[in-house]
Amino acid sequence: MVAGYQCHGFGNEFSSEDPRCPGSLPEGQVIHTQKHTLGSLNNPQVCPYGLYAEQLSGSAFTCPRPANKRSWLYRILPSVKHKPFAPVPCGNLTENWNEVEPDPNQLRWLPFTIPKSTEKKVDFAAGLHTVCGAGDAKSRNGIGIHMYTCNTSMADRCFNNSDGDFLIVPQQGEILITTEFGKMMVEPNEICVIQQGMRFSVDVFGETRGYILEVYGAHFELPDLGPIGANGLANPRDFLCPVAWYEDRKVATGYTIINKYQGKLFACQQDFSPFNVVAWHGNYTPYKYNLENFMVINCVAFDHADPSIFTVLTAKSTRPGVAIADFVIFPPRWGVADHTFRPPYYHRNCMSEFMGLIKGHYEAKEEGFQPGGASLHSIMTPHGPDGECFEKNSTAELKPERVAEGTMAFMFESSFSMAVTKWGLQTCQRLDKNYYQCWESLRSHFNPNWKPSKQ
Ligand SMILES: O=C(O)Cc1cc(O)ccc1O
Ligand SMILES: [Fe+2]
Repeated sequence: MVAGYQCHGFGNEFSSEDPRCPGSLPEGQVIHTQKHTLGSLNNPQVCPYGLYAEQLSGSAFTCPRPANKRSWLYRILPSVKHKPFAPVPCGNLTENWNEVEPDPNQLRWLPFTIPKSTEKKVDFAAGLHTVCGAGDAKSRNGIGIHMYTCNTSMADRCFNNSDGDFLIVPQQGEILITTEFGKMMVEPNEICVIQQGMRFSVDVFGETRGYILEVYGAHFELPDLGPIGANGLANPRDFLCPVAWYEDRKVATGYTIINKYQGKLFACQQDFSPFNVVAWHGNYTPYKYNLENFMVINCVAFDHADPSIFTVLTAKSTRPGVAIADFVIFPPRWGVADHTFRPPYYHRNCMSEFMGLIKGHYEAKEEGFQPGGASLHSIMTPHGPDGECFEKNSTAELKPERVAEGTMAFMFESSFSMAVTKWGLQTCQRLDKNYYQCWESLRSHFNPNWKPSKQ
């Protein structure tokens, strides 16, 4: 049990009541006008404490049970009570994948700049910047990859994404996320997922930066384990979700709901806090996970295993085995493979690979790839270890050794061919123009007279 988080487990059926209102969940309680106890009544004629019942659906009503997601929220006022939405500027958030010409080069970004609070106050919603993406929120198939850089808490403002799920990877600064389901503190080396339609507001405690993988039209799942067996990788019980927390707060000056809808931002006003859910139950919730809990599987004999062994979460497409996007990490582990070039191999991939670094270094590139920066190796764009890494690891003694100690690199791997935005290629001014040079020192070792060494 982790303090403040009553709910453990991935995708479970949870129930939560704010302790200030015992009995606020109608589930299974005695309805006083009747003699008997009813079962799981979701929508009573009159809810306990005079609350409104509201369902949040995360899947089509008719989805098969394993994919069916919904939660019931018992709230002081329903979400529908608000003034009309109107368009607001999107800043650097976009779903326009045609802003600039395609670029198949290996791309690498220096750490993205965080605005100084002394110069400009920027909150999470205003600090969203789209780097790359593909697909279409309207047809419910695609992804967006965003950076958030901010220095100020959201004040009487919350965000609601109608387009998809946000997998948030804090890199610098913890974030306190208030959601309709309760509060979650998420620190660097933890991740959280705020699913489609869940209202949330972000408090920060200084200069703050992180990465977001947005997926339209699918939810994140734990990957199948196949021959690994029943346990391993990210274990379901290490996923935590918040407990019900409400505020009954009038906001005479207006509370702003920001809605991302079809790739654009809209805002509306209401005169009360949207975090007015006293109790909830269901299997559609926000959740968080500490990457330290990942049970790493790695090669113990020879050769380099594909990075799919490090998949934390996957958002599946309808093609078997093909993800819209996988979230993959490169955690600290033992490297013991014999006769093997241990770092990542040289490769070209039919998937797109966006990488970020939470802390430390990345094993294939000791220099240049920095925490808070990123790289993109697009579909079939060749990449692999830099010259220095190749030389070092071709001659290294193959004793058991700790790999990636104190570091955490990750990859958003997608079957979509992603477009980079104008902000990503130009406006952010963080593109490392010299990236290609890290492979320039690779030289031919070819020896036509080579003979196998005698054993
Ligand atoms: O390109 C990368 O650095 C990511 C990666 C790591 C690895 O161990 C194997 C394949 C791969 O794409
Ligand atoms: Fe790769």
